[in-house]
Amino acid sequence: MTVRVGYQGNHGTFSEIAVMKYFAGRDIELCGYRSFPEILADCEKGVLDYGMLPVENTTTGVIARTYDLFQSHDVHAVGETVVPIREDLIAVPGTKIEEIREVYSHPEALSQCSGFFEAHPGIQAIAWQDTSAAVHHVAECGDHSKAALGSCRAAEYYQLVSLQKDVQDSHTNMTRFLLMSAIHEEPEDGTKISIILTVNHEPGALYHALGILSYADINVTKLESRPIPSEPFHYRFYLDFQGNRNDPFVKTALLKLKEHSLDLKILGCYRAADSQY
Ligand SMILES: O=C(O)C(=O)C[C@]1(C(=O)O)C=C[C@@H](O)C=C1
Repeated sequence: MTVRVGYQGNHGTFSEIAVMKYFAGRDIELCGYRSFPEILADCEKGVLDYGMLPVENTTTGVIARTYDLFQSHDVHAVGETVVPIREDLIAVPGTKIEEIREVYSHPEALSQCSGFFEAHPGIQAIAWQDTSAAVHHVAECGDHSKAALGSCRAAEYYQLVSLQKDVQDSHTNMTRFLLMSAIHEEPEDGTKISIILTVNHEPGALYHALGILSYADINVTKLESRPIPSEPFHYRFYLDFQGNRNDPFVKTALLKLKEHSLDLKILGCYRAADSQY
């Protein structure tokens, strides 16, 4: 059966590469979107079976826009994939680096390449909808003063050339994506759990919550705090930890966390991705 998977952008975005990596060998319909809320809304309506959303990058950290949406949408984390992000400097054939004045890309991609802009102070970084749309824009302008940062797949699709490969600051630059669905499917052999936790605003509340996980010998792999807009300077916490939801220690720890917290949303239990570069 063909599954419909939503992701940001169009042909050649890193999000599309994430979908193709996760569903390799399966029959899928690729559905490009302009924004993350539209993807999650279509998951909730059943228009999409899944949505693939970036959650963090190894160079620039959390992609907060997505995490915040997981709190307000009725969706579950059902899978994970990690994609090496290799940013090419893409331009019209014949362009020389000295001619470039403007480089277009997604804001995340631009910040992953800050060293390039420091080394080329005469080049302006311009934020664009997504990396592939930036490459498309450069192709449409057909102008040697413009280039884009994006994947080699996007360069090929729009028949442009890569003037420089691996422009990103870190040579182990990777983005982690979560596969979201309105349907709560959970693999028997899940190895990782994502939750959103709100604790009382009192001394030791977070310490106590983390103590519950520590007591159950659970390895926390990520902890992120995000502001609660309706309660200035109060925060909720996003946690990932290793484990399977059917493990009795994990079950007990989750029950205790629920008792101890103001709010606990279990995003899902899924198979952890291989994060080798
Ligand atoms: O513009 C793209 O290519 C995207 O898929 C978006 C996005 C992001 O939102 O972080 C995904 C991965 C890369 O880190 C850069 C950009």
